[in-house]
Amino acid sequence: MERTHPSVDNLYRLLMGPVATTPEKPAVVQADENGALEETSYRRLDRQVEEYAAVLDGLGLDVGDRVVVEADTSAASVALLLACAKLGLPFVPVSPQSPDARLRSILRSVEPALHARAEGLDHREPTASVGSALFGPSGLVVERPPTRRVRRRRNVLATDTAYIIFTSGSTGTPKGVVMSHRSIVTFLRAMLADGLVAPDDRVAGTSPLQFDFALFGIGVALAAGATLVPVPRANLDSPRRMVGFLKDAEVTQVHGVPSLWRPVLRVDPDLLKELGQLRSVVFAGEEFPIPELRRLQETLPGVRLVNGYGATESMAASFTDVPDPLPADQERLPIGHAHSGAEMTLVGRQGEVLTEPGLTGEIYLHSPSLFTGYWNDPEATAAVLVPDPAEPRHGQVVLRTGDLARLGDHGELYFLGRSDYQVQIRGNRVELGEIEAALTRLPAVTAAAATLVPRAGDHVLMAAVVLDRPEAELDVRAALDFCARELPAYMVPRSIHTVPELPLTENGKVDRASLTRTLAAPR
Ligand SMILES: Nc1ncnc2c1ncn2[C@@H]1O[C@H](COS(=O)(=O)NC(=O)C[C@H](N)c2ccccc2)[C@@H](O)[C@H]1O
Repeated sequence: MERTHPSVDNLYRLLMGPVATTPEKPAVVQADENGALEETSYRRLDRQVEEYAAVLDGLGLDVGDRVVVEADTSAASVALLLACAKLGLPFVPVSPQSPDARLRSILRSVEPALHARAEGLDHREPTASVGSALFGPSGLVVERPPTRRVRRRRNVLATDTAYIIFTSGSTGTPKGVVMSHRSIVTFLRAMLADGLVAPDDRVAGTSPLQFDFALFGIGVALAAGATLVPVPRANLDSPRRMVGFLKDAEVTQVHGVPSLWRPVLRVDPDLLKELGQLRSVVFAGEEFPIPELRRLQETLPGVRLVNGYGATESMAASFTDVPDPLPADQERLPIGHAHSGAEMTLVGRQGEVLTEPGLTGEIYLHSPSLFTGYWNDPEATAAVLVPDPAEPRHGQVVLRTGDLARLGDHGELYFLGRSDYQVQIRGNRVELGEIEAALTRLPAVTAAAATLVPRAGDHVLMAAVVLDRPEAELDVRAALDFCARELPAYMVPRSIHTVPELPLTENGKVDRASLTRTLAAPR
């Protein structure tokens, strides 16, 4: 059944490379049902992959047939992803916490051959036409076999699809980001070259499997021959349980969105002093509010804080160390230069490549790790995979990120916000990120979100802030005066509301749509 030749880029081959060199090393350390830590060696993980692959291969699936995997990150789910990769079956990860409507919409869109659920998940109404299976350490059990199909392909090629990740669809219906083996393998090789993860690292992942930040953690940990430590979702809600787990598992690197750290920083930052073995923190997904980042840096002296920037359409673009110490007047975080083998350029409104320090433009990414396209959506694909603005004639496509940045003195970039967060207020271009950055400079404010709330046929600029201690109070008048001094008049919020916490999306980012609805509701 060997379908992947050793010379051909394949995610399975890259991540199971350590089996040949360190088979007994733990690939995954996870909590069992009683909370005790259990190890899965690279050899055992590979055996699980082979076992799952044998069952999948027996179903007569063809290269390119999709498998929806509904699970959190675990040794079993990682093994299933790799079994799919080995057979050229694009995996489509969906979190168990995803609402039924989202699961149904993904099943309707990708028309998978099989929907595999981790054992122990409550059974959701399956879609009749799709094969279904349960999987766990004891094996992959097919409940309803997929419909028979003709096998047209013989080999799995580097250009074949490794996975399809559906974006949260914050701006409309979710789009399926199609990533090839060649793109993800090339990206992970760049991560190895940049030394983000060392073989003796124990890398904690905290994102849901449907978010490519989780795939990133799996990829960099296993490609480096390090150990992946998935943090159980239940442990993320309580600062004490989260820190306790990271300590017990002797984690050296933690991956998570900025909001992961908000509870422990507000409730009991000293808990973090227990993490003596922690070497680095990688955060990604959105801006880390600077006051919180400063608190994290002070609480974890000597720990490397890395700002991971980028989009699922290339997995990521840059990894930049947070300046240590963060200068007092630091207003925006650097996203630096692209990782090795890629390059970010800044493009102006007339499509010209910007080179003058201080200018603002849209980030375009030149990279061999770009996605193949959006699933079944050639128009949306053509809008973001565009001819290189520097020289359209050679036909190379680059990723138009939709992100705005400012060019620093040495070509490094400073993230400013999404171009679709750029709103027009009384004819003026407004960066919501700029308003939020100003609000977080207010004493006692630890995080902020600004949004345009529809009101009486117009829009009103409003803001919500989270304070650094539950019992703190905000002097709204003083806050508005501060904004009037710091920002142009049209960027001063009409009102500022203190909220106990900012609403989050399934992937842990600030849910601006939900916040807008809350602020629009009559007080
Ligand atoms: N460090 C940031 N500062 C500020 N805005 C950001 C940042 N990282 C993303 N973003 C924003 O999020 C958008 C991409 O969203 S996404 O497609 O869901 N992907 C992600 O959020 C995570 C990303 N694939 C990733 C995975 C693994 C490592 C690093 C990065 C970017 O275009 C940015 O607008």
